Amino acid sequence: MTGLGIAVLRAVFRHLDIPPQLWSTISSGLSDGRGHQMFAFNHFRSRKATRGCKFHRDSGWVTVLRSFEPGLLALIEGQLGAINPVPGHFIVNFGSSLEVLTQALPTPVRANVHGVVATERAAGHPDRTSYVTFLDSGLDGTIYRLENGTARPVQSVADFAVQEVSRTYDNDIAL
Ligand SMILES: O=C(O)CCC(=O)C(=O)O
Ligand SMILES: [Fe+2]
Repeated sequence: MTGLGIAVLRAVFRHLDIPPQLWSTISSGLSDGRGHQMFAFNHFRSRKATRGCKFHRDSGWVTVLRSFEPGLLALIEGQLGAINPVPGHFIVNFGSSLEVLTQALPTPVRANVHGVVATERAAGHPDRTSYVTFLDSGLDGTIYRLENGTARPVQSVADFAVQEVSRTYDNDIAL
């Protein structure tokens, strides 16, 4: 999953004509297999009277998700739609680091807003689960924006991470 996500990131950089000598700097090493790589399991407890997962953007570069049943919703071109898994396929989300980096380019990449609905279960049926690889910059890295062919530092990854968590959990109106 990590290799797939990094290959997707490199393909996006190539597609946007970002000079390869900038890739490692702008992604804080992730394009070369470094950065912050996190594998996580999600367990959506059907007995909890809450939505499965708040609407959010993943904060890094690329997320590779494996889910097995419906429940994921995403905002695509202003419309909320179901992203149902296709057997044998991963789901790929672009994150906020990619959105900030490409904001000033002719073809900006949007980080998609997504969330998971509450799931109800008949007695004895297992809860919804998914697993995911998050590919981010390390907390000691820098978030950049590309402007006129130059990588301009915007803020530290540590500050950016706090801001993105707050956007989801303290201020989801700002999503
Ligand atoms: O389980 C899912 O379908 C999505 C999970 C998700 O968005 C996440 O882990 O960031
Ligand atoms: Fe997510």
